[in-house]
Order: sequence, then structure tokens, then C-alpha cells
Amino acid sequence: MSSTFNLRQNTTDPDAQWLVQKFGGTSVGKFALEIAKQIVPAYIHQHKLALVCSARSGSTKALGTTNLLLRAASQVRQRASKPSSGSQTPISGCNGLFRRSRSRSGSPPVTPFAMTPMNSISGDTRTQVSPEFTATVQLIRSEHLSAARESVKDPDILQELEDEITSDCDWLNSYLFAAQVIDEISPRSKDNIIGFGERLSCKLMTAILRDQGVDAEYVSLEDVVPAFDVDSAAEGSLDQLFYDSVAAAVAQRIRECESRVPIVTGFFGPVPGSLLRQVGRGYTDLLSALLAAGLNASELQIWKEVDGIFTADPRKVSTARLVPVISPDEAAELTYYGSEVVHPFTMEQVIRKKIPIRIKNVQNPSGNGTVILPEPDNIADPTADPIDLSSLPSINSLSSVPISSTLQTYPHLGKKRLPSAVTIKDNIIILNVNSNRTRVSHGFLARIFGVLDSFGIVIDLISTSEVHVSMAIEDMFEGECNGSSSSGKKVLDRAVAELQKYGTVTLHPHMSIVSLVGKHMRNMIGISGRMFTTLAQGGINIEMISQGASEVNISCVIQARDAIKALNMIHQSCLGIGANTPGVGGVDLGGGVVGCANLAGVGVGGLRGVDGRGGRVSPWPF
Ligand SMILES: Nc1ncnc2c1ncn2[C@@H]1O[C@H](COP(=O)(O)OP(=O)(O)O)[C@@H](O)[C@H]1O
Ligand SMILES: N[C@@H](CC(=O)OP(=O)(O)O)C(=O)O
Repeated sequence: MSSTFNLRQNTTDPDAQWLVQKFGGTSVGKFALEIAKQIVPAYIHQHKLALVCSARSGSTKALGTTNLLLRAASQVRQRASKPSSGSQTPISGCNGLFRRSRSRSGSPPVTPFAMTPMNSISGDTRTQVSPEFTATVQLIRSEHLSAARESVKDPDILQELEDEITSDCDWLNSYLFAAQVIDEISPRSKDNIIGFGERLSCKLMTAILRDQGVDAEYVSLEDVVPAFDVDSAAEGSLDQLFYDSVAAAVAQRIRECESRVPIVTGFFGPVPGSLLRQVGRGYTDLLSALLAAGLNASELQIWKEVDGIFTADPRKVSTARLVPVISPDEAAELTYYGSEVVHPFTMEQVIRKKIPIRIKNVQNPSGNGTVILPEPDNIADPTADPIDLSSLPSINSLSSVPISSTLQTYPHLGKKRLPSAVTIKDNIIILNVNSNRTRVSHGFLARIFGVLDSFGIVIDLISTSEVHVSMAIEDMFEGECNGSSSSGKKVLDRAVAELQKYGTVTLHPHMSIVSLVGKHMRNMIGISGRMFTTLAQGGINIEMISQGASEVNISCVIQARDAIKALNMIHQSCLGIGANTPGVGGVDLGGGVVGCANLAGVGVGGLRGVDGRGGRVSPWPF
């Protein structure tokens, strides 16, 4: 094994601060070598680095390892055939590259029961009797093995990595067999199963980094969450105390790596009420935030395949611009309503510690990205005192421009008065309940909420009168969010049956929520009128309106088929960014077009015209 590492953690400079870098599934899946060759070496000399990785994804998250693991978990209940009585396969121990700890949550090394060795599953006699999940595990294994062979050159490192992947997948098979025997996949075992994704991806990333001369250490967090009685712990107990204790425990574990760069699984062990249920997909963002908070890092960087947060999803709006600086409130609303650039729980954990979050692009490492900045009021309010730039956190890194110079480059940010972004949330159903009025209506809403809560149904938007309530909820049948599309339909059917005790229930599927987000909207007279008139001009019917719950968000529900058209029209009319908008010059910073609409600078002529999708847009203001 390569024993000479020329890249180590900066432990000699007393001023070196922690920098936490989180890499999402598609980044690790497609750009692991670039991360090891370019990104880590660019920061390692000036910082103490900690990397957090998600499970690998290929071209999209939907085709990624976590989804495959969820599919395997659901296949446990599909008893197509009896499991074969394969020979006992010993799990190899490993004390080399990956110091494996035995975990409470059930990691290797000892399997207590017979299992089918992976390498015999494709054999002719076994194929007919293997449960379906074995093919899914085989897919995960072969995908990781080929990624390892493509990216790791050192034969010793590669051999050790291959052994790890094989033994982890063997163990996963045995875990799934066990679940099949007891015919149960609990939320906790589902958590354990998805944890394999981060485990495999971090082992791969550690090996790739070591192969490139970076002294990296694999850190699994399966055991790091402070001990508590997971089974008896009540749902909803993930309070700030819990998060603080995780942050402290994870930071303590990371400090033990000394000069080695920790490669940390974004999956963190058993959580009261289950990680998937309590935090949901994208939990590695949250873990990276807790780590940044625990280490008091100078910055949390979230590396993605997009330059940062845009004024609209750049896949859907070709004229979308990068937003250089955004407030945590705005970023949170965007993530809740469809622009899932950062997991919603992430912001709170770092912003309360005044740590900025920077979204960066693995394909454009020198770009500034988007900074989610604590105390953003100092930046955007034109009536505020002049900004004391020196009071803003400055990022001392090779390829990140300090926030203060971001503001100098974009002085118009200080005058920004338009909404920041527009977003679409798909897979929405409107659920209407009309009270049957057999009793006084007090308690009507409480009962409705009680039913929805008992089925774990989250309300995205609500509009209500004394006897009627309309709610926009996620279509669990359409989305495959937690790998439960068919069970999602059953849950909704049962919830509807229960709600029918209180009134007439109607469902309207195939809807989308369109949301306009911006902290200045609270003072902008006419902005909601502008948004709804724009939709009317496009011939788009508004099915439900909900305004006022958040001062930084105006939302409504429209037919899903109109979503892209609505997004483009509102982007042009309310943010003042159109294809030929004069006065809103984008600045190219090496890959990402950066710009920010400024009412004073928007030429009326540029906003007039057809949006390219059939909608006519009038200038703003009317
Ligand atoms: N307002 C927005 N700004 C930037 N990206 C957005 C926005 N809304 C939706 N997106 C989408 O979010 C995705 C997030 O980036 P990606 O790197 O693919 O995620 P992950 O790290 O989870 O793999 C992008 O594909 C982008 O199209
Ligand atoms: N692998 C998990 C956790 C995660 O955070 O993923 P990502 O960073 O790719 O959004 C998921 O798919 O949900």
C-alpha cells in the first residue's frame, strides 16, 4: 500500500480553521477523482478539512445507491421464492485502510446465520430461488467495484477496497435475509440499510484520496450518536439538545483523526423515531451542518453539480441567474418548496452559530457559488446603515472569493428590491374536506390535523374557512421519496377513509405549487397581484392560494401541466429577468452567469413580450 502521503491536514498553522466540505451523491458518483485531485488539494494547505459524503448516485439521485437500497428493503417483503441455503460465508475482518468498528446499529463483521454468497447468486440453480433483493445488492456491489477499479491505481489499496465492498455487500445480503425471515422491515432497519450507501461511498472516497497521496481516514458515524433508548424514544424528540449532542460527539470523533483528513459518512446511526422519518432524504446535509457547528468551522461548503442557488431551477428556466448571496430564510423557503439545493434542517444548525454556507459546483470549483449568509439584513436593506464589510465573515481559501469582495463586485445587491427566486414543487394533490355539519364545527380542524398527523401526511399549504379546508399535500403515490410509492397510495386511501368521518373528501391530483420567494416582498406593494396577474395572462388557472404564513413566500397551487410555463412567466415578470432583459447584465465568473435583478436597472422594453412558451408578459410595475 502507498505509505507516502504528501497531502496532510494543516495541523501546524495555529490559525488554520476547520472547513467542512459536503459532497452530494451525484458529485461523489461522477466526480470522485476531481474531488481528490483538484478540490481537496486546493484547500488542504490552508485549512483543517473534513469531508462528508453521501451515497453515490449515477446520473440522477433517483438511480442512486440510496434508492437501490430502499428498493432492496421493499423487496424483502416480496416472497417470490424461498431463500436458498447457501454455504456459510465468513466475513473477512479488516484492520487496514478502514478501521471497522462493531456497531450498535448492526454493522459487520459476524453473521449469525447462513446466507447466499454473492458470487454464487448468478449461478443457474440459485437464480430461481434467490430473493429479489439479492439482484439489487449485486447491482450495488458491481457498481461500486467498477468505480473502484476505474479510480484506484495502487493495487494494495484497490484490493483492500474490493474486499471491503464485497464483505459489506455480503453482510447487507445477510441482513436482508434476516429481515425476510422475521418478515419485518422496521423504520430502524430501513435506516440501517440506507446507511450502507454512505459507508460504501466513503470507503471508496477514502481509497481514492489515499491513492492520490492524501492521508485520508474513513470515519463511520454509526456508533457516534450518543447512546439512548432508540425504541422507547418518542417521535419528535430530535430537539436542539439532541442535535447539540450529535454535533459535539461527531466533532470529538473527527478531532481524533489528527493530521489525517476525515472522510465522514453523512449517515449518522440510529436516531429516535428513525432518520428517514424524522429528517428524511438528504440527511447528509444536516450531518455536515452539525459537524461544522461542532467544529466551529469557518464555512460549510456544500458541493453540488450546480453553481449555487439560482433565481429558478436552471434546468427549467434557461434565463435563471445565480444568486450570489441569500438569506437563510429565503434558502429555507426555496428548499421546502421544490428547489432542494440544501436540506431544510441544515440552515438552522450552522446559521445559529454564525457559520456561512457556501453552495459550490464540483464542475466549476473556482466559481464563488452562493453564500447563505447569517444576518443578511445588513446586506440587502437599502435603508440600513452602510455595510461594514469588515464585520462580515471572510473566507480564507484559495478559490473562494471573500464575501466582502462579492459585495464589492455586486454593489447593486445593496439595492435589491425584487423577489429572490421562484420555485416549483411537483407531485402535489389538493385534499378538500367539507364539514358534514353534524355537530358544531369547533374542533373540525383539530380532527383533520390529527388524522393527517397519525398517517404522517405533511401539509405543504392550507386554506381554510370554518367548515371547509383545502390542503396541498405531497402525492405519495407519484413521488418515490422514501421508496414507498405503492404503500404511499395505501396510506392516502386509509387517511381519506378516516377523514370521511368528518366530512366530504375530494382529491385533486396532478398539481404543482409555485412559490415566489424574497425577503423584501413583505414591503413590496402589489407583488402578489403581479404574480397572480401574470398567471392569468398565461391562461393559467389558480386552484388554491395561500399567502401570509411566511412573509418571504407567496405560493399558489396550479395544474402540474402548467408548471414550467408558470415558472418562466413569473421569473420574467416578477424577478425582471428575461431572455433579452437590458440593464440586468450577467457577469460570468468562470462557468456561472451571475446576476441579480435590480428594479432600478430593469429596462421596461426588455420585459415586454412573449415568454417563448406562449405566455405574454407585461412590464413590471404595471
Ligand atoms: N433554484 C435553484 N437553484 C439551483 N438548483 C436548483 C434550483 N431549483 C432546483 N434546482 C435543482 O437542484 C439540483 C441540485 O443539484 P445536484 O447537484 O443535482 O444535487 P445532489 O447534490 O443532491 O446530487 C440541480 O439539479 C438543480 O437543477
Ligand atoms: N444518500 C441519501 C442522503 C443524502 O444526503 O443524499 P444527497 O446528498 O445526494 O442529497 C439520500 O439519497 O437521500
